[in-house]
Amino acid sequence: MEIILKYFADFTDTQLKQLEALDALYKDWNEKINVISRKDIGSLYERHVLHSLSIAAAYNFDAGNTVLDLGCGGGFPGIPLAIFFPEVQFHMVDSIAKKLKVVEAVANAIGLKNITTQHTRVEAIKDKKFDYVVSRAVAPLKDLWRWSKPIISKNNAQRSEDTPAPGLICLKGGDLALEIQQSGTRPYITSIIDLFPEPYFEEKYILYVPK
Ligand SMILES: C[S@@+](CC[C@H](N)C(=O)[O-])C[C@H]1O[C@@H](n2cnc3c(N)ncnc32)[C@H](O)[C@@H]1O
Repeated sequence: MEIILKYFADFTDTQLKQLEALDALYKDWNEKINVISRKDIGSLYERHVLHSLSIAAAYNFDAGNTVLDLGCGGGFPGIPLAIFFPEVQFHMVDSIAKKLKVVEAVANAIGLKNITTQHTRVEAIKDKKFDYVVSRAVAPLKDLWRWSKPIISKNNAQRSEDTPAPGLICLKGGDLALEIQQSGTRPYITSIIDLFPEPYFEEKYILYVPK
């Protein structure tokens, strides 16, 4: 938890309690349903919570915005972001139902009200639009963009100055040159190590593709 407080100072008591509760909840649920690699569970706050919150360090969302977490697995990046942005609605989507069971159990246990879940492949969602799609470790950028573009809402001129235009924001690692070229997009790229100078974030990036 210290690593979170090293980079974020302004949490409310509720947010602090919610963040602190994640450790025991994920340790417990991960025994039943594997959502985090066993070698990483001891580094939950750095490798999962802080990694997810890099999106919040780089981008603001406005109250009332809607965000779809594409392939949320056990809840990353959506759960830490939903704690960080309590006024923003997060729709957690995964094609494996039991992973959403973990998301729902964690959200209920910490009283997170701004989360909904949907068991589906994201390509099947045709009836809803979202201001942003966030995603980590799901698919090549080409596919993420192909799936996201139709469900991202049109540009909203009412947003605050530091809030990005609607788009896809995803967490990626390694050499991205070929993946970006094959995606046909020109993402804005943030090196997470510039936000959080910890060795773990070497070669980890936030990619933002505005619609
Ligand atoms: C490696 S896991 C990552 C989970 C989580 N985002 C994280 O970083 O911990 C990839 C997840 O994406 C889901 N997934 C892959 N393709 C999907 C699709 N087209 N629609 C919905 N979920 C998908 C899988 O079921 C899996 O839970």
